[in-house]
Amino acid sequence: MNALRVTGGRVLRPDGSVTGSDVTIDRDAGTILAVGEETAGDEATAAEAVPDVDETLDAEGGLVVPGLVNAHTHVAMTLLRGYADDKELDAWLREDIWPAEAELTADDVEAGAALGALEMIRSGTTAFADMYFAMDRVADVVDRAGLRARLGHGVVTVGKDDADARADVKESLAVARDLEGAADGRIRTAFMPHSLTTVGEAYLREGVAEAREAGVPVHLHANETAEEVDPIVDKRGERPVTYAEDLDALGPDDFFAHGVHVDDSEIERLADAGTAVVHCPASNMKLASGMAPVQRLRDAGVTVALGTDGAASNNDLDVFDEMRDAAMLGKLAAGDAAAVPAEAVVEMATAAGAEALGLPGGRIEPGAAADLAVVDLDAPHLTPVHDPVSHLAYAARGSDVRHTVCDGRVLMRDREVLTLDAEAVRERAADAASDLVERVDSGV
Ligand SMILES: N[C@@H](CCSC[C@H]1O[C@@H](n2cnc3c(=O)[nH]cnc32)[C@H](O)[C@@H]1O)C(=O)O
Ligand SMILES: [Zn+2]
Repeated sequence: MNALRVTGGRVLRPDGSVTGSDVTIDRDAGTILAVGEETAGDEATAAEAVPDVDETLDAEGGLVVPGLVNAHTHVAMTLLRGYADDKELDAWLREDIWPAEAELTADDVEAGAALGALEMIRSGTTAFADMYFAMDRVADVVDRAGLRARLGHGVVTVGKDDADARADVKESLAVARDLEGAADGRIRTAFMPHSLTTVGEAYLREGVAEAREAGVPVHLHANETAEEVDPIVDKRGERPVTYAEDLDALGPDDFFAHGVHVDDSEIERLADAGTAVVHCPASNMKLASGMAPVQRLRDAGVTVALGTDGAASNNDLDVFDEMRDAAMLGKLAAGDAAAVPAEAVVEMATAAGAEALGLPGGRIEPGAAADLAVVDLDAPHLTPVHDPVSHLAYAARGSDVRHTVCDGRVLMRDREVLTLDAEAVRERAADAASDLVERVDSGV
């Protein structure tokens, strides 16, 4: 037995309570053995299971929380952070982002993904879903960084001829098959058509059918803007969620990003199907896409997770910001200060995120995956501590994270990331971004 113990902290339990307990981890299995005296097995097994601790993490004055889950991002877009701001989705994609992405190389994607991984580890995120291209490079980064992820190649067919469109669908399915189970099982995959309007119907139908055959879920952007919903309603006489259902893309393992413009019947369909929605409040505000009905979705029984979306529409990958934004915007959208309370956003960022992605983690309890973060609570902006859950939702930031653990491995200890060379990663990404902008500018 190779054990790690997180000592002296307070622990956020799955029921929302906070107890002063040590957390003991089986590093070989990557699971939590015990929380205080509580174990998954019987007493005897517990006593045998926990005797020698090989490594400790000091959590004194801290709160041990499940590793946060960023359930929708385009991680390599860190290279485009601050590249184009203050525009609505369609213009932003077509005028700025897609032309820049046309110049992105696989090396760039790797550099941007490493920067994103560094940022996520530093802010306590242990799992994420990524839709992008050059996904083998993103997978390499996930493997090295020690994170967990659900990865997919994003398909766009608008503006492409049939051969290119088919090749893009094929690529997404190939990535889903090839990367499934990579990084010692920490990588899972999905078929990821970009959206219901940027991928043609025939390609969607074929791709989803093959994804079903391969047993991988579907992830796409849905109901993000009114401009995206209207043409679907005009052309098909049905709303996007119904269209998705018709495409067989509304399954219990599937998860949709955004869900801003959903009506009551769509909310009901999502709930009945068990399809999760990834709420991306910062991106929705920044691109002025609208306000997702988060409280209504949750009341209907829809699993709602949180995502940052790409760093070009956020502009960071800090899930703490997303918790706060989700609570604030959820209240504003509902016209009710009691809507989307602190416990709800903490659950969305942890257990609901893991559930939406179909990945382990999201709960600190014996038997669960050892994915956790230790948040320092002794900073001035976190004093006094009347309620740690309130602080997580409203006052803490990613930079308050002191240690990050994923799959039983310490990824960050005392704010030092152990799996990546922070300075090298940062420099390489900055260089890649400036070279990229030069290529884009000289092409115009
Ligand atoms: N294979 C595709 C790549 C699609 S990846 C997923 C895409 O989603 C884009 N994206 C980023 N943020 C958003 C958003 O908020 N809504 C919709 N698309 C986004 C991102 O720029 C990227 O082009 C191609 O060849 O173009
Ligand atoms: Zn997105």
